[in-house]
Amino acid sequence: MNDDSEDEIPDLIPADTKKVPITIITGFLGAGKTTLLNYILREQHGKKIAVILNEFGEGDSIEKSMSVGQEGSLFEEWLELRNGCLCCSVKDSGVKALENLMSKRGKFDYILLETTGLADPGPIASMFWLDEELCSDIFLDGIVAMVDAKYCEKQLKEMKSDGSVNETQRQVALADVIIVNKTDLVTAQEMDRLCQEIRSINSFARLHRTSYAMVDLNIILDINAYSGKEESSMEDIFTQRGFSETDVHVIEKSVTTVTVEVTGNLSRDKLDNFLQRLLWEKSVCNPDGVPVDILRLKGVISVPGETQRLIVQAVYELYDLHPTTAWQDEPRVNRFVFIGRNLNHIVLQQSLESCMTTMRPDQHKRSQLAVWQHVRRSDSSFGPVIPDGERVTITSMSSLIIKETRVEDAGQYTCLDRSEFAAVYQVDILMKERRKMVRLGSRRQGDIYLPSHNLVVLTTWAAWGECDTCDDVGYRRRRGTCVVKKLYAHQPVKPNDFPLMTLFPEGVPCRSTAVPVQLRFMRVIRHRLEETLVDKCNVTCPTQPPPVIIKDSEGNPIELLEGEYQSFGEKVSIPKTTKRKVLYEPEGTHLVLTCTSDREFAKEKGVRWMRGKTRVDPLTTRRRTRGRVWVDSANRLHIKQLMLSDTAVYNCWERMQHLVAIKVLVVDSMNRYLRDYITYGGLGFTVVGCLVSCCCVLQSKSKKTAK
Ligand SMILES: Nc1nc2c(ncn2[C@@H]2O[C@H](COP(=O)(O)OP(=O)(O)OP(=O)(O)O)[C@@H](O)[C@H]2O)c(=O)[nH]1
Repeated sequence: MNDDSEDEIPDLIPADTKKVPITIITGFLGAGKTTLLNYILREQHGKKIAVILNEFGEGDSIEKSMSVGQEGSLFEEWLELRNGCLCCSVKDSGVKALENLMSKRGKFDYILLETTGLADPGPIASMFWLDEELCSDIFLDGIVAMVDAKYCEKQLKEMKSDGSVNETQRQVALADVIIVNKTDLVTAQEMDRLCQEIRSINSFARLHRTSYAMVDLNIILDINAYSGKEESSMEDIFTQRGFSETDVHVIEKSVTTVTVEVTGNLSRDKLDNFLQRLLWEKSVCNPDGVPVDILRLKGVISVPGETQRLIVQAVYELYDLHPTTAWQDEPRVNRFVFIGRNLNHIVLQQSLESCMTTMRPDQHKRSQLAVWQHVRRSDSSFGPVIPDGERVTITSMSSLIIKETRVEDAGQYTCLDRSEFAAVYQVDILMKERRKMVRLGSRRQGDIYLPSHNLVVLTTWAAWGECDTCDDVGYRRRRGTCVVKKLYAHQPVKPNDFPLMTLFPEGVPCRSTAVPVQLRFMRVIRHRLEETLVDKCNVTCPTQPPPVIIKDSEGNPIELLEGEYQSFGEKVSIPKTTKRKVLYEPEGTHLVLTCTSDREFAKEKGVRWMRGKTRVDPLTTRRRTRGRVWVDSANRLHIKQLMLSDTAVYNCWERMQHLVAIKVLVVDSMNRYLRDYITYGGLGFTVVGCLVSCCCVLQSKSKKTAK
């Protein structure tokens, strides 16, 4: 080797005139370069090694730094070249990185440079005959190409869009040593076929077969592949191997990198499921419906109950997970780097978010250790829910119960179970709800598309309620709620996306305070009415009432009611009898007749109001009475501007059950006094009458005794 160059080193740094050898480790994505690097760093070779790393991608190489040299600092320096691809873009910065490294000379005596899987090693090697200054310090010892025994054949055959030589072919062609790695994944025949193929491209390189890159280090380090040759001849060697300075290597544009981060714990099951859909089934698609094609995936993840980080590695459809360094007191950020084709950041971000252990309310996991916290909508303040024992209680099974809800109860409730999200609820308190009654078949509010916001506003329908009568034409109802839903599920809502949209892909209620104000107050959303759909129905009454099983809160049967009832436990309470009321109401008032005070009942069930023997038709009455009489969504009968002719008996029925009978007597203001007069007057007459008759009876008795 030519080692007569002198460094201008100040006294502080010991002069070291010996040139430092450098080995370039190349190979396609996932071939096993890092595995080899780790293997070299672990092995006893008596060398002080500096490592230069060049990652392809958007982010820094956290997972790389995690997987290289975790067992100790056998190497002295860690240098990252964040220029995407060192080979083709910024050769200068590659030289600079090496120069920087050389300023720390003396601390190491060997350099390993790992290229990205998409790199062409040619331009990197050419630095060693083009840059004189660099050549005075460092010399290229050799190029080691790792190839993946399982996928190399496929990679060699892959066509680039511009028809040029692909990366794997370049790497194989320029290597001095080729390591066919992952022999454990192929058969002997497949291996022989691949070696033949490699030989047809590069017949002079030394070929070795390995598993997990376990190779004799004498084969790859200090090989002096270009020793005894002049620098110009090194250029010739490369030219012979098919390298040309003018032949610019272009990274395949269709291959991109996406880095995704999510904070919290990921569920192993959900992650496995996602990886299998992504890598095996190819059923994760970008917004254009094209399947995401992964060449390489690396990730650092946090899973519940695990103190160590897990590394996820995938090469095409093969993936594995293994533990690495421990988490300290830091947020658990899961970080993934995807390299492949047809990648979409939002799709991958949402897919990983859906792997989080946070559960939706319907997946609520209960634990005695759970803590409820509340983020108020009003001031975004966040704090624990403190049960007051009356209105707000937390049960022994950690269920949160809020009675008589108030506006300030609105907001987000999270249940934390050992610092892990067990449930998230968004609670909205709706003060007033305007509902529109519509008949099935009549014109309804259509879906409104807002492509500039990536939203659609529509009505979602609850199940039909029961028919309000039987053996007769009746009505049934279903409630419609206005919701906003993403138009394209994998794209964000504009101008601001909100996380509930991901948790509830079926849509979020328009009135929910979780919907950002800019969207909620848009005309089309604000003015859209809630709806109640009414339809005619005709069901036959059951001839024999079906048996009724009364259950306790745990679901255990207490009693069976059938003809004669059979008791299993406590006695059943007697069903409520029909309520009867008499109302005297002055003319002109707004009368509201309530059928039942049970709000839940009122929402779900349809009731039938009868005026005497005539049904109050919920659809036509309002029109016929010009808006004076109607039945609202809570089953209440409204009579506005009460008239004398409204005097009648109003009955409320739920199917066969007569719930309420209200006798309404409408009186005018004078009659009101008259009514009092009649009532009290009548009472007076009765009292006087009784007295008179008592006197008469006593008188006749005394006459009889006198006789
Ligand atoms: N089955 C098997 N897996 C291997 C072998 N060598 C490496 N791997 C695995 O292959 C995956 C990729 O290995 P790396 O060493 O990170 O590959 P790389 O070439 O550095 O990958 P990039 O940094 O993406 O270019 C990891 O999950 C390794 O554990 C092997 O011989 N057999």
